[in-house]
Amino acid sequence: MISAYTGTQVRAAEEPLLAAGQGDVLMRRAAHGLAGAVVNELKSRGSRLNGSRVVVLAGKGNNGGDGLFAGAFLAGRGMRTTAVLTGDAAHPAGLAAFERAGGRVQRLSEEALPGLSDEAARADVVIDAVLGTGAKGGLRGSAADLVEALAGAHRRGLVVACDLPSGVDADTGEATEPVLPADLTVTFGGAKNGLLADPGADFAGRVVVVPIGIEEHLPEPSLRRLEDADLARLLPHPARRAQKYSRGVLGVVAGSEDYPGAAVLACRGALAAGVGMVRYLGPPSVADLVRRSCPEVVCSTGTVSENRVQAWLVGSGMGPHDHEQLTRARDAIASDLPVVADAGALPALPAMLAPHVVLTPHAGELASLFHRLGHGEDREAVEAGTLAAVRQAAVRTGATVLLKGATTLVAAPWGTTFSQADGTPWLATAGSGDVLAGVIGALLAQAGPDVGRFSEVGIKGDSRWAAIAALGAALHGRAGRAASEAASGGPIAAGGIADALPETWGKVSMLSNYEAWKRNSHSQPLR
Ligand SMILES: NC(=O)C1=CN([C@@H]2O[C@H](COP(=O)(O)OP(=O)(O)OC[C@H]3O[C@@H](n4cnc5c(N)ncnc54)[C@H](OP(=O)(O)O)[C@@H]3O)[C@@H](O)[C@H]2O)[C@@H](O)CC1
Ligand SMILES: [K+]
Repeated sequence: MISAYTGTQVRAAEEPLLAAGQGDVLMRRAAHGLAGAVVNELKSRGSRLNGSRVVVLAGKGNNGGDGLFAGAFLAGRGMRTTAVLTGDAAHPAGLAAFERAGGRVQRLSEEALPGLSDEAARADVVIDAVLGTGAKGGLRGSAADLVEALAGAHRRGLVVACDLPSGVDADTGEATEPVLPADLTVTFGGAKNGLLADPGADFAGRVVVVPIGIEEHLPEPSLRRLEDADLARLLPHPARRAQKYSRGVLGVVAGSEDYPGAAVLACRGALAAGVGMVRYLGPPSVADLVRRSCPEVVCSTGTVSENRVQAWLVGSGMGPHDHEQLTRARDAIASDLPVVADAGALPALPAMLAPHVVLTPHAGELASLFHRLGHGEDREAVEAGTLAAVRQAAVRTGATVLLKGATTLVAAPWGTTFSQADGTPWLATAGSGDVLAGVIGALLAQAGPDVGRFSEVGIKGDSRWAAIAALGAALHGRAGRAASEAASGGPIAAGGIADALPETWGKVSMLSNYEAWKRNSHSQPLR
């Protein structure tokens, strides 16, 4: 599990060490980790170190200090280093170390701007160490001009952000442009929220966390990301004597005369995600299509209360005039069973929900939801601050909210939040959300009652609904990526995501089988 923190949490964790006079040690560890990551990245690209050119953009605070110390380490490895000081001052010890190591120092000014931006554009490595967790707002003045010129320039070099790309808010992921997009962000002590939430994540590139000795002082993370080992532990596995009902039945209320395919794709997503059985409820013409496309699905005509299931999926492919389907959706939400409420169900929700109801809006649908709740955020505002928006939506509805995007965020009403970025941009295709709703519905039906499995990885009580939704997003994203990779990186259609899901699931669970085998490998073999 990747844990992320706010800047304030990280600074509080640094406090006891700063009070003990360990500030220099922390900074040198951070700088050493940053320089090491630059060296590793250059080596992995087959670039030589000796003689290659590094430009450190150094702000006046400790972030600039990290950059200057890292520049000193790199100069010691034979690299030609230039520090561009963007403020009226520089970290004194960092600057002294940089100069001792033979680095060249330039001060940024309006006159020097064209020459320095040209030099940075031609450098093999640019280290962005202007602003870190102590920043207020984005880049200003000549530093903003320099970064704007660099961001637009034709560069071939590596851009490495020190702690976080300057201009990205560590706590929220909001970005005040211009921001220099990094290939790699080396972050200290723990990942920052802003690196795992859009739009900050757009600028972060690959994120490497360097431990600096504050880790034992860090509190509960503010944001988490499920990784391979977590997925392997959390995916449900059928018991030896399982039967289809004990494995979980998902009721699907989706599709309409206008969008019958959404019902098919939701059912395909659910079937591919291990559910014991899918029951479909909807208009006869849609039910016909579902039967023909997925003969495994049992189509029912009754009401919600007449169909025994462990979880419901409602809303995919439904419109505001599908009254019968909307009534079923409302009944499902009132049933006290776990529900994933997608697309057409979102405008029909009661004002107050519970955390076992998982809403799956994209940014536009979330903006509409806010409007209905009397909170005027438009789509652009949601996209500019996804983390704040998803948390706000969870607080205001009482539901678990999953905000779909390049980075998918899931928030519980009390703030527990997951961030998953497992997919590919090819996932932005019609029907992809219907498959996702199917996958989450299937997982709710199977894993909902299994409180113990989640608490083993530190996810307590009702926070598991958010974890289940995050698990669904991770599987869906990985299946989409696998489908695209099978097409040599080419495009995918939504059905292809469902087709790739069982193998994706299998590969993830092999990890947990391997862990179990390792635990038991001391036992005597059978003779
Ligand atoms: N604590 C530690 O020991 C460790 C900290 N570490 C590192 O320190 C970083 C945090 O350092 P920090 O607190 O010095 O803040 P930082 O982000 O460098 O910038 C703030 C400076 O810039 C200024 N400023 C603010 N906004 C501005 C703007 N928009 N445009 C221009 N200037 C602006 C502001 O000055 P002011 O305006 O307040 O006079 C202030 O001087 C952290 O990210 C990590 O890299 C690691 O080494 C581990 C050990
Ligand atoms: K930075």
